[in-house]
Amino acid sequence: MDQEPLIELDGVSFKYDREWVVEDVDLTIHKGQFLGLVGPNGSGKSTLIKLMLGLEKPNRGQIRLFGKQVKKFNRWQEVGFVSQKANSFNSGFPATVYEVVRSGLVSRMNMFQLFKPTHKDKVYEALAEVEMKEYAHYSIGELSGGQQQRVFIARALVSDPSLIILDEPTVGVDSEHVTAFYDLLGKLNRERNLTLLMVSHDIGTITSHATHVACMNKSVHFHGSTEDYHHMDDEDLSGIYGHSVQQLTHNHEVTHP
Ligand SMILES: Nc1ncnc2c1ncn2[C@@H]1O[C@H](COP(=O)(O)OP(=O)(O)OP(=O)(O)O)[C@@H](O)[C@H]1O
Repeated sequence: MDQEPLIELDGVSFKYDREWVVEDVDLTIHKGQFLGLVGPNGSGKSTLIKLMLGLEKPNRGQIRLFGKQVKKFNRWQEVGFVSQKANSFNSGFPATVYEVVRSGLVSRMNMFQLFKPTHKDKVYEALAEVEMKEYAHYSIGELSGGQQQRVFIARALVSDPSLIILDEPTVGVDSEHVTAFYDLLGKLNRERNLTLLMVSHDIGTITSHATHVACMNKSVHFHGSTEDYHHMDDEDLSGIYGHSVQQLTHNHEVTHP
């Protein structure tokens, strides 16, 4: 039986100006899934994430988070977000890794509450989960792109979310650390039953780690298990994307497995 739906989009369409950038999207993500959202440049993936997070409002359709209309949703501590721009601190940035992770607790505390000793344990637990505990007192800017993204995962984990949304988090991460990063996400999904939604250009890697895939080009052209995705041939895939898979991976140096 399907687990509880955490994100539900029904007939969602959106335009910034005159042109639709998201068209009639139906998509449900159930608890425990690791969904890879793939599609060509400009196909509306980041916009779809903004709609899910309530940062843009759909022109048509409904979005529910944890069963609630997104505009009425208030359990934001349940939802972590890691963006592609997170890993852009230079070496002079003054915050330590510990402080960055601790800042993930602020949204669940009231303004006048002080950090408690239990919060310290939570920060170290989150850092241990991403194997970065020994870096707690480093400046965030001293770390590599891949290490910084692990810290941002820890920042998202510290408020015990049920869902983490990641928008191309491996941009700027060395290729040799990308696999380890995906392995970490796979482990969090399996061992913590953490639901993950990740936008990725790296079709080969995402489809070998995620449980489900959604292929988007304004609309969602395929949504199913990664197993079903792997059973498709090149012709099916061209049909899904509306053009060749080579075009999809253009500029991103990835290939279909
Ligand atoms: N703030 C904005 N105002 C106007 N148009 C926008 C805005 N943000 C994005 N767009 C346009 O909306 C379309 C979808 O963009 P979006 O960033 O959602 O796609 P994407 O699939 O995430 O792309 P990429 O893979 O290149 O990051 C594009 O044509 C883009 O130029």
